[in-house]
Amino acid sequence: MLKTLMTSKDFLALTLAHPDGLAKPESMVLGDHTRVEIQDTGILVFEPLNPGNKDIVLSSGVHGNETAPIELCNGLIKRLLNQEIRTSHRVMFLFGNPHAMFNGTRIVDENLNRLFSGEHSRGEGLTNPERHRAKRLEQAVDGFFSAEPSGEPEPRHRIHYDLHTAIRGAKYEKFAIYPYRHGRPYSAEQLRFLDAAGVNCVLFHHEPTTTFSYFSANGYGADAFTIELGKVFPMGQNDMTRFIAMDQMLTDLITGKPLEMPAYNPKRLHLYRVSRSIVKETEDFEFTFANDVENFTSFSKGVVLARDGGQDVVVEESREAIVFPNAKVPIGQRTLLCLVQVDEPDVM
Ligand SMILES: O=C(O)CCC(=O)N[C@@H](CCC(=O)O)C(=O)O
Ligand SMILES: [Zn+2]
Repeated sequence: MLKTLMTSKDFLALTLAHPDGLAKPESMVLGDHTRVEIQDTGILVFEPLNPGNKDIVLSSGVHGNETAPIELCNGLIKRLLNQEIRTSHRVMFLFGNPHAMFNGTRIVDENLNRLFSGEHSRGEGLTNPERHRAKRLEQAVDGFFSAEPSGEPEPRHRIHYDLHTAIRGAKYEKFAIYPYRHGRPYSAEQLRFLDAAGVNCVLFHHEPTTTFSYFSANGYGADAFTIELGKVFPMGQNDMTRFIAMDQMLTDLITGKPLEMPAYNPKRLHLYRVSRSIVKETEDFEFTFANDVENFTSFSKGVVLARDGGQDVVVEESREAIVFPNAKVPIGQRTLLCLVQVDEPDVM
């Protein structure tokens, strides 16, 4: 497997050729400086023989049709394998849902990004590719973050950027979701990193979720985010020039180059707190606004956003913005997030 990878330098092609999983992990040392290990299908770790203090997870393809982040990560992997760049820190690349990536679909049976923090094993007897994969990804992240590498002493800095693209267009092309912090302040340094990477809009989650980024943030104290890099396009149809800043920041982060970031200035950013998560209650759920209404469009108090059976979903604050409306989710799942703009978040 590794031999094929070292010839092609194409981890995406290798993953799509073996979406079912690998019999056993394989590893080798690259150029006398970096251990490379394929742990399973879509799970690849680069570990310098003398690693720096950061443990970095870069995941993409948790939704199989969100192709731009997959292409971005595959490009970084190619440059590492070619030794065009050399990582200073431990980095784990994850292609989240190889079966859905192969099919070019968001999911196979179930939304993988609702199955973390053990959700994959709730519900008796339920099994499908996503439940299996969520468990495998949790094991991989647990092993990666729990390792005690030689080299830099503690404390280690754990980072997880879970890269996505959104179904519809948005007022702000790139935005991040900051998982619920249980009252802890937000990291100004991370907001600066995101800003420098072209992500100038951040949503602060109001409650625990079963997403991948919350799993790493809550379980491992990682600086973890779901990052939306634009709108979904089929593989090969992404304008990769739109990701130059993100590519540069990720390259600088893993190679240990000093990060060029603007000073912390919340006025430069579009910041929102999640005011409500609307859960679909009936099969008759429908939005009142059109499919081309962009994420972050805001509505005034009293406007009916959706109808769910006999119940109206009405704007409760003086203004609420909407993000991720999706009427096609199963009953019991989030169908919309409502947002309220904030000026000065509590940062450290
Ligand atoms: O555009 C959409 O409707 C969905 C885009 C997407 O996959 N978003 C993530 C956000 C996860 C989070 O809340 O942290 C998702 O829905 O899983
Ligand atoms: Zn997604």
